[in-house]
Amino acid sequence: MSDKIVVGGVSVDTRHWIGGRRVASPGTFPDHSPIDGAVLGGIARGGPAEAEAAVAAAKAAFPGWAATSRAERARILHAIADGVEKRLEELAVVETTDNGALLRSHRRGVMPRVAHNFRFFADWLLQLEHEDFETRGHTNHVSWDPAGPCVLITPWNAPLMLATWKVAPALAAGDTVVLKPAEWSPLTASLLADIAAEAGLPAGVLNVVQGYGAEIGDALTSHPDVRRISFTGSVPTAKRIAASAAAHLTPLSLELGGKSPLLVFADADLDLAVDLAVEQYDNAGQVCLAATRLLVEEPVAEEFTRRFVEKASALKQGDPRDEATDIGPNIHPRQLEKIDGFVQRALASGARAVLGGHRLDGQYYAPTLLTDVAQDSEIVQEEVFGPVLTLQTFSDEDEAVRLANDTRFGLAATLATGDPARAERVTGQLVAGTVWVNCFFVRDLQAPFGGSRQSGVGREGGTWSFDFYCDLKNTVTAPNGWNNHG
Ligand SMILES: NC(=O)C1=CN([C@@H]2O[C@H](COP(=O)(O)OP(=O)(O)OC[C@H]3O[C@@H](n4cnc5c(N)ncnc54)[C@H](O)[C@@H]3O)[C@@H](O)[C@H]2O)C=CC1
Ligand SMILES: O=C(O)/C=C/C=C(\O)C(=O)O
Repeated sequence: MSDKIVVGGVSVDTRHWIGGRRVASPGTFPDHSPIDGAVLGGIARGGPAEAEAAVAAAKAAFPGWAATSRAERARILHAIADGVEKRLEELAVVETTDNGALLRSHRRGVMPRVAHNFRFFADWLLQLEHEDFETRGHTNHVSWDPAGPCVLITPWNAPLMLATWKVAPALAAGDTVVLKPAEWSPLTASLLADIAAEAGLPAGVLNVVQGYGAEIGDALTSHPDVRRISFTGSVPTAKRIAASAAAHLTPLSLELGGKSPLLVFADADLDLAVDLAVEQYDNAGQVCLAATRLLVEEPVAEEFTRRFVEKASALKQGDPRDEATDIGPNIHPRQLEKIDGFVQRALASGARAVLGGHRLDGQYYAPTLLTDVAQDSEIVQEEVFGPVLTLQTFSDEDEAVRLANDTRFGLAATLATGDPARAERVTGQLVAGTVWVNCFFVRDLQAPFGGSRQSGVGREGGTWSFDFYCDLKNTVTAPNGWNNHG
């Protein structure tokens, strides 16, 4: 079988990238396109041996990369960004074919963001410093020392964007990386390995291993030479990873699921509120930050619902390569079954579908809005990760906050209100890593990103990323360089 497949005219290597060379495995796993279910090819099926080889390569490359000057690391990261921009169209086409998200989004938003991830963390590295301060005449100097090999495990909903949002700060920090992309969307990580090598990243600094999480994951996350693990994905997998990392107390950054609320107050601009709500179907609902619980103040609930259904019904669902498409397929038949399971169980227990509520031909799910849902029901409490929203009403601010906070998650929350004082009051009471007021998904890499409760552990972004990927050190120097016990 060939080691390369051609996807949308782009040649992609299906093997691992370890220590600066391509490495095959005895077995492969099939990679399907969600667009039509076609098998794109067989991908190297890594296990403990490949995990061991990749961590060994990352460990061997670490001293050299850690000793590389900040300026040179930043230069190479910018060269990787150049490579991403040069191959932007190829990356967009391959990603859409592999995970089914919209080609127009990949072209205009996602892949430019991939390049930006590298540029941002390269530039942030160059200005990263803490002002020295004095203690009884002694100088305190804080430094961010490279930590070592990092294992980065990433999901399929925004594969290259979420991978590079970890890879870029880890490399900038002077760490070496073993990246394990999701088995449902393995291809762009392989292209990234090519781009990084072409940009001059030394062998072993970035390694990419492919495979099923259950087969290769534990060998990566329990490895004694791994100094950091960053994971984006589901809560059950995060718990397995945390248990495995406990063997060596390896520090973890976890970005997990959500069941975020959109609170619509009666004083809101209702058209804006409807736009924000309909936006939650983006990426066929496969977005961790999605505000999947619409909480609407009673006096405007009926009108909101009418306008929402009208607008959402006009969304065009279909081939994600078509410029006019708004909603593409869901990632995998198993994900589709999971989505439909949630919806059918909700309907069976009394929910009402005012929109959708069923599968469509192929790997598509009708945008769905469920009402008459109980706060403690599965559909309100569990992450569906599909184009499924629920709508509940509230009678006052206290009830809105109570409903908003009443899940085990705390990733994000969105408010629609025309009253700035209310926005401030309510925001102060919400449990969420990010709160958007009269907007959604406005993201700046300078900001801390992550979730509270079971939506995650830790924050990444700006200096928070360097805090995670580095060993922070404070050096205290005596006055005139001599010891002073003072
Ligand atoms: N927060 C987010 O952005 C995401 C949330 N999810 C949630 O998770 C649900 C299930 O999706 P899955 O693909 O099953 O997510 P998952 O959490 O199992 O997969 C994410 C990544 O973890 C890896 N993985 C799986 N088991 C592992 C293990 N034992 N050790 C190390 N790595 C392992 C996978 O190979 C993949 O790369 C979705 O329906 C959604 O609710 C899924 C993807 C992203
Ligand atoms: O913008 C970011 O940095 C993070 C975005 C997260 C997602 O798209 C997701 O996990 O769904």
